[in-house]
Amino acid sequence: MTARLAIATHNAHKVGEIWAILAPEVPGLTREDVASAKEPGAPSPVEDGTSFAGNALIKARALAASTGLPAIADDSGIAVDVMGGAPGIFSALWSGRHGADQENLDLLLAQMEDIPDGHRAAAFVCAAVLVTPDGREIVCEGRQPGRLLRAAQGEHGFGYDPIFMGEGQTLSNAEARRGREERGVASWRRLPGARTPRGAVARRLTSRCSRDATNVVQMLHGDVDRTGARDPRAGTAHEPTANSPSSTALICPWGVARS
Ligand SMILES: O=c1nc[nH]c2c1ncn2[C@H]1C[C@H](O)[C@@H](COP(=O)(O)OP(=O)(O)OP(=O)(O)O)O1
Repeated sequence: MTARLAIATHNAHKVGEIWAILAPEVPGLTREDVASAKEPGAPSPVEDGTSFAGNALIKARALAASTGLPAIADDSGIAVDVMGGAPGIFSALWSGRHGADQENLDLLLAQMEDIPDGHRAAAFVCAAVLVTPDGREIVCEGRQPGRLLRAAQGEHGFGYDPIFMGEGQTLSNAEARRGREERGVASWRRLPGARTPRGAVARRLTSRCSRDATNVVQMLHGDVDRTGARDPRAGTAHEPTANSPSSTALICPWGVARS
């Protein structure tokens, strides 16, 4: 295997999004450098954690162990206040069939049918982790607050995007994705106050997470350096700032709020 980084997901949408955000962050990293859990022989561990972070760690640990590569994983879903945070970690199989986006969304809308608009608060929640083969583990979590719509709006995106509207937004996440896809992820990320395609989920990272993340970025840049495409940030203490590409953006690429 020639890959240098593994993305521990079977979800093609996630692979595409994570790749699109990683690429500009790690100059010289090509698609061939990145393995995913879809490759033959990759483990499919039972996701029996009780939290988003727990499940993300299960996925990343398994792939880091089997490939010997740093592995990034995400676990995500929608949490509805009036339902006590459900579907939560069960978002992908809410209707009983894993990954059946339309059935999952239809069931949730039906369950919430009688709930008035003022009580439809929900959040899109995401945990992202990076696990290195030598045992370093970085976890970050975040949420995009918003509300559940009454019917699907928009064709873009996947999962629960058509029935979720972020706070302060006038478009569902599926509608909002349209413009992002047309403009391209990289340019979209540079807009002032822009939110990333995963819906701006991660807001807080601990100081330890930021510190460790820097090391991991340097490690990846160090690998890239061997190909002659060294990034000028490599090898220096690189503190993330609100306006610069940050190490935390690499580790939690779809969710660092840049306000
Ligand atoms: O940006 C998103 N916008 C809307 N919905 C989303 C998004 N990202 C994930 N989702 C939904 C799809 C699925 O119902 C659940 C994730 O479930 P989750 O278990 O984390 O992932 P998964 O089973 O699809 O793939 P895998 O475990 O291989 O990473 O949340």
